[in-house]
Amino acid sequence: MDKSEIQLLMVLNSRLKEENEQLKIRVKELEEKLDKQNSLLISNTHNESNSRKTCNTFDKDTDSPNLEDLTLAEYMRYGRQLILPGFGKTGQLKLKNTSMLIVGAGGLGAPAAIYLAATGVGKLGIIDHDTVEKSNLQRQIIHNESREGISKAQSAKMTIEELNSLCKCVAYEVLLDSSNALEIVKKYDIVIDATDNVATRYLLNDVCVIAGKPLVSGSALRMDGQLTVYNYKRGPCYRCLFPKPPPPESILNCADGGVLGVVTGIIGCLQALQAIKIAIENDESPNNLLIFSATSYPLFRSMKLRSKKKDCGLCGEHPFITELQDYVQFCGSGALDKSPSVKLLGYEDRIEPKTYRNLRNEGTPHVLIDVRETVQYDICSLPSSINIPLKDLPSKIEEVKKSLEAPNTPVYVICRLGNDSQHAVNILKNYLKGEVKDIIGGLYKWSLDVDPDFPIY
Ligand SMILES: Nc1ncnc2c1ncn2[C@@H]1O[C@H](COP(=O)(O)OP(=O)(O)OP(=O)(O)O)[C@@H](O)[C@H]1O
Ligand SMILES: [Zn+2]
Repeated sequence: MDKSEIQLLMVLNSRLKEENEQLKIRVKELEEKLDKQNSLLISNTHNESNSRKTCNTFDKDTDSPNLEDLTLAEYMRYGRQLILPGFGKTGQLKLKNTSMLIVGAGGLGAPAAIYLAATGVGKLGIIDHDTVEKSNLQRQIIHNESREGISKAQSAKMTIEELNSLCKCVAYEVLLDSSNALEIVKKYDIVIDATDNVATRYLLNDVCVIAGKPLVSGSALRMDGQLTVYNYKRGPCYRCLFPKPPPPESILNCADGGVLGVVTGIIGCLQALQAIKIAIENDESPNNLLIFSATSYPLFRSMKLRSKKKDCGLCGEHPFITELQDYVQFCGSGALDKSPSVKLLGYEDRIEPKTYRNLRNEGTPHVLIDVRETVQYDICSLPSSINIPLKDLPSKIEEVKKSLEAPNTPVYVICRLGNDSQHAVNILKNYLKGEVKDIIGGLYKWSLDVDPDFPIY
């Protein structure tokens, strides 16, 4: 080989290298293009199906482009969990083929929905009849300030679509009740109870047993929470454990008892985790009740649940509950009875906030007792009121008597919404000589009717 031949070979070699580089770039471009087309195809199918008015079943043949394998976009997106032993590609594919129904887009449903969408559940249904309020934002992190007043189900769907367009989301802006529950629930593989009332709890339990779906149930109040799965792995249903609902007046909700956002976040995330484990069939744990308390140690405790009750009317050997019932009647209150107003007193024992304001302005001698818990009294209170929480009142009658100028000095009683104050009037009437009246609608109505600057919480 002479010198000129060697030079020619070198030139050819460097050209080949160049061409090789260009081809690599071209291949990369084509791969990226393919990737984009893939995700476009998915989000188009997704948008089309969502724009239909009626709800869709998760039609495994038509709604999703490829449920047998993962796309390049999915490998990239879910890489961090794909490499987990016990999850892997098989787990991801199972999730992609699973549909889950979240009932309630509130404190529990919000975190559950966010994580389930992010993790790649194929289809998420979200039910909520309510709209977003400012007081929800402290814990319902799927919503935001700009969504105030809009449907919670729609707001949740908007967040999910922004987070993961590969997850198909169906929003149901309805109150789930006996008339629609079975039709909706049977379209999903796993149901998540993220609601806040007993009537819906029984409804979901019954519909899940009838439709044969596992029910991942959560609850949170104040600093505590619980997690259980019903109708799963031959375990009990809710009725096996609680055949009868508690009396409505014994139930405390978040609006009255309060709740810390992180606590609902913890329980909602645990619900999401449990639903994932069911979906990927990687759940060796026995049927347990998990109890969380932010104020005790250890934070978590677990109790093994009893097994299915043979004589359970719903899931036992000879069931007699074979269809959905009227749950509002069964429980004595429904999903819409948030803080039902009690009416214990006649009008003669009550006073309107405006009339009471006039009496204050005129300087009429009287005593105002605020029967809220002290933690609430410390948030805001009316000047010159005295705080005696309702539960302490029977033991503090002497204190009340001492605060009166004369034995027949009138006493007015106030609380947050005008319920506890009526109970208090009934107690005080037995001991006092003068008139004892309840301020109708409590501090809430005071703020609406008398002083718009008085805080509502
Ligand atoms: N039967 C039902 N159908 C549809 N949505 C329901 C049903 N029951 C409860 N929900 C929804 O479940 C969610 C529960 O959320 P959460 O417990 O955080 O209470 P909230 O009603 O949003 O707030 P708050 O009690 O502070 O007013 C609510 O958004 C409520 O509208
Ligand atoms: Zn049962």
